[in-house]
Amino acid sequence: MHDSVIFARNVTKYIGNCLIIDHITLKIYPKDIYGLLGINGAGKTTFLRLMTGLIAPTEGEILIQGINIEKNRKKALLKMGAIVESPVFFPFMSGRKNLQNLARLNPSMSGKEQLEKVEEVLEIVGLSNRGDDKVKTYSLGMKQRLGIAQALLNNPDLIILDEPFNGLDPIGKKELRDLIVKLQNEKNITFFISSHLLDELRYLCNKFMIIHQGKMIWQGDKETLLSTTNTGNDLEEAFIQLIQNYH
Ligand SMILES: Nc1ncnc2c1ncn2[C@@H]1O[C@H](COP(=O)(O)OP(=O)(O)OP(=O)(O)O)[C@@H](O)[C@H]1O
Repeated sequence: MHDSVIFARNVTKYIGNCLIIDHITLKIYPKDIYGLLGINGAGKTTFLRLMTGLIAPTEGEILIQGINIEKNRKKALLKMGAIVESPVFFPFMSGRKNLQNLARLNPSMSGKEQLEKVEEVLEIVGLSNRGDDKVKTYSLGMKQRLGIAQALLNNPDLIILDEPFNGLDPIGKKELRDLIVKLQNEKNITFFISSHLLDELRYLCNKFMIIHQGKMIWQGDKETLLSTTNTGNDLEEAFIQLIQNYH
């Protein structure tokens, strides 16, 4: 029996001679909205690429719902949706048509089921009424939500998002936050989300890991993060303190 959605054990990644991820161990449990925090260049994207099987660890192992991602990649990724590299949609095609093409790649659904699934995910992400518009007319926030719609096509248990709030205006950020909370509540989806901006994650995540120079320097729940650093309710200050004290 596995109880964690992600179990990364002692994960290390060298690129050439550079140590980019240094022996990180992490467990993420069902329905966590887990925040991965770190300043620019800390190693967030590399860590998420490891978790999604885009690159292989030099050392250590990664289990997704108990399945080793290196040994059984296809099965491990079956119930994972991820936006680590920007989702690629055909800009001159409508959002609906883009999703229909992607849904066709799922052979376990009939043609009718695929079309129904597309309508369901468009509705969930609030794009039903713009579904027939070309993707090139979408705002960045709409493109992000279309990316999440794509991730939802396979009924994932886990969604991994790399800096999903980058470039969004305050309304787009709020819509994305609300969507993530809705998916966690209503579909029991676990999230692993990176950001270098604490403000974006503070009301969203129940747990955090902070990485710095490829090392895990803190992990735990939000309340403990605030109490250990004695910063009142100031998560930003807690984050800065932990990084400064590390040196
Ligand atoms: N393919 C690569 N070859 C060499 N160095 C790399 C490669 N990919 C990443 N790095 C280095 O690894 C470190 C971590 O990069 P990464 O992109 O994972 O950080 P990040 O926390 O996502 O940063 P940002 O917030 O700026 O996106 C950086 O110093 C980067 O230059």
